[in-house]
Amino acid sequence: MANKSGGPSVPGLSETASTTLSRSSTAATSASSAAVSIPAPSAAGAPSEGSGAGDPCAVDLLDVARVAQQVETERFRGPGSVRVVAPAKVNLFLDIGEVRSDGYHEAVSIMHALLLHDVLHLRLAPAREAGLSVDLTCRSRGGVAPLDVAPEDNIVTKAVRRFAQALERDVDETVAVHVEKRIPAQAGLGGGSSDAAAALVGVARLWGVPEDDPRIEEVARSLGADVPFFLRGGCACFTGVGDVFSHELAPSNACVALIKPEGGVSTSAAYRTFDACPQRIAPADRRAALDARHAADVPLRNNLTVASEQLLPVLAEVRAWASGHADVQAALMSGSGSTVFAVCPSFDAAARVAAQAQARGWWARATMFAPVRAAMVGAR
Ligand SMILES: C[C@@](CO)(OP(=O)(O)O)[C@H](O)COP(=O)(O)OP(=O)(O)OC[C@H]1O[C@@H](n2ccc(N)nc2=O)[C@H](O)[C@@H]1O
Ligand SMILES: Nc1ncnc2c1ncn2[C@@H]1O[C@H](COP(=O)(O)OP(=O)(O)O)[C@@H](O)[C@H]1O
Repeated sequence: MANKSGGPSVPGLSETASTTLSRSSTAATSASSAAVSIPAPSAAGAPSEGSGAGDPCAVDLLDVARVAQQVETERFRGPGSVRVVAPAKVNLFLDIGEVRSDGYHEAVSIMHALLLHDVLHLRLAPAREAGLSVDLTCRSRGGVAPLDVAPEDNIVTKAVRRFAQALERDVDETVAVHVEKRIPAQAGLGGGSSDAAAALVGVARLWGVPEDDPRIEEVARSLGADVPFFLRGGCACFTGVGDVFSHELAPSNACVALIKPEGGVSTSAAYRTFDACPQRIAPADRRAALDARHAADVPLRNNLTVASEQLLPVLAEVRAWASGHADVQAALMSGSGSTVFAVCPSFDAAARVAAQAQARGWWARATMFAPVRAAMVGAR
């Protein structure tokens, strides 16, 4: 049952932390963010995400998809290319407050990065026209719906363009970017924000801008409230409108099932709905969240839950299902939804929860909290 701020009534992460952390360490050897509907590997090789057990066509289609994928990333091979990971996040604690004069809301947001991530490939290419061109392609993977956003509107393109402006860069050039999307959009997992941070990290390297150049963070903040978090990653508390770093928390290595029903929640719609009926978080919970110095001590609360569940009622069903699952220690909606994250005692337990959620027709993944950020993974 939900309390007023949408927090779980099952024991919180803090109350189950020692069991969670010790048990999950063995599970960490499993693949990161592994899909859970994976059938046993066939003799021909291990089919991965999305292949159907018992369907003889599935492996062939996967092979075709792999070839297509290599073609897409082939042009990013070589010393002039960079690869950047863009991790997902969940909000362990989200306390939305008053609306400011600019329309944004005050927020205390404690976010934790996850192993689940998008990958950005970037390289410089010859100029196509005067000034900067951004040549962006995007491919969804792992059962994630294709991103319905024009390349010019993609936040990655905006990040590259805005960073060039901030640097007053006046060069005729093309920045080629390919985004492998494994994080669903409008999911409260910060996929777009993380891609934007990763684009800044990648293009800064291509343009020879040092990682600690303050313009990177300034541009990040201008792109969205959540973007600065991904430059830092791990577990961190942000205030302001969720964009001002307050302090770090020691990260958790607990395992998590992510469960998302069909349909997303628009962040701005969630905030508008919240304004019509604001929920408040108990002062004692807010104090405990602000005092926490370890992710495991943060009370799991989110006062956008009621608003998002009004916009997408099936979310309440997902949250109730996850909260009542025997393998789940605590469950909470992340951000403005539409993902519910369920903290589990082991990776196997998270995989079981995710498999059962998939059987209900929901997108689901088993993953882990991780001390990761938007970061280069080296040139190929
Ligand atoms: C709710 C949260 C929780 O982490 O994340 P998501 O669920 O979107 O991942 C964040 O507050 C979302 O941050 P982000 O996704 O970067 O939002 P932005 O692009 O900056 O803003 C989108 C819209 O949300 C509203 N907004 C956002 C942040 C905030 N503190 N107050 C707001 O009112 C504004 O209407 C804004 O136009
Ligand atoms: N690279 C991108 N990845 C995801 N969404 C993007 C991207 N670029 C633009 N968008 C837009 O941003 C919206 C919010 O996406 P996202 O950040 O993934 O969700 P959330 O804010 O719920 O975490 C999407 O619905 C989409 O229209």
